[in-house]
Amino acid sequence: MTNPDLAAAIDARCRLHGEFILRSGQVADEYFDKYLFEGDPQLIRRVAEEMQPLLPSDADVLGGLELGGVPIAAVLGQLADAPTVFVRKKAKEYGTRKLAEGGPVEGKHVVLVEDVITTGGAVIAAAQALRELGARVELVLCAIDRRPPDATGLADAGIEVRSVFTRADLDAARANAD
Ligand SMILES: O=P(O)(O)OC[C@H]1O[C@H](OP(=O)(O)OP(=O)(O)O)[C@H](O)[C@@H]1O
Ligand SMILES: O=C(O)c1cc(=O)[nH]c(=O)[nH]1
Repeated sequence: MTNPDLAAAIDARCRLHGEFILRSGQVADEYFDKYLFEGDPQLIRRVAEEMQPLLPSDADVLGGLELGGVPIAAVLGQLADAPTVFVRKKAKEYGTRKLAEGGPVEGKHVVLVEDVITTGGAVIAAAQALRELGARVELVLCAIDRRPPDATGLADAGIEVRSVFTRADLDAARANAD
């Protein structure tokens, strides 16, 4: 497991219990509120430090996904000295009308940065949009991968996932804490 102390800290801070409607429409009895670690300067830095070795050397640009992927991408971009763009769910309909803010993506190897992956739907949508803009997108780095072990959607879309924590990592951290 990646850094059990950090897993325990993230789990203790972010795992909420209740009834939650997820982005995908699924209903879950647990929710990882990423903003509770992203707002903590020490925790977000520690997560980004764990993510840095997962970043391939041929990445041109980090692409932080609105909203929760953006702060992680910004911190990782600082640590790795990597140019970073901020990928909206939908391009603005005024101003520059951009989907990806912060620099060009055409012809670039864009590595996505996401907070939580449940079905991969948000990542696939962002990857498709960036590909339409001419980017090469084949990898997402995420803080928490809570997909079921048999999920294939991202692989089917040609996207590899490298996560700091899987759901199993956080479950193990929780079990150790009990
Ligand atoms: O893998 P999926 O099934 O797509 O679910 C995970 C997505 O859902 C959340 O997005 P949401 O739009 O709720 O969050 P945010 O704007 O607060 O980041 C989360 O940040 C991921 O982007
Ligand atoms: O699937 C989601 O929408 C989701 C799950 C989760 O645990 N945390 C989150 O921010 N979003």
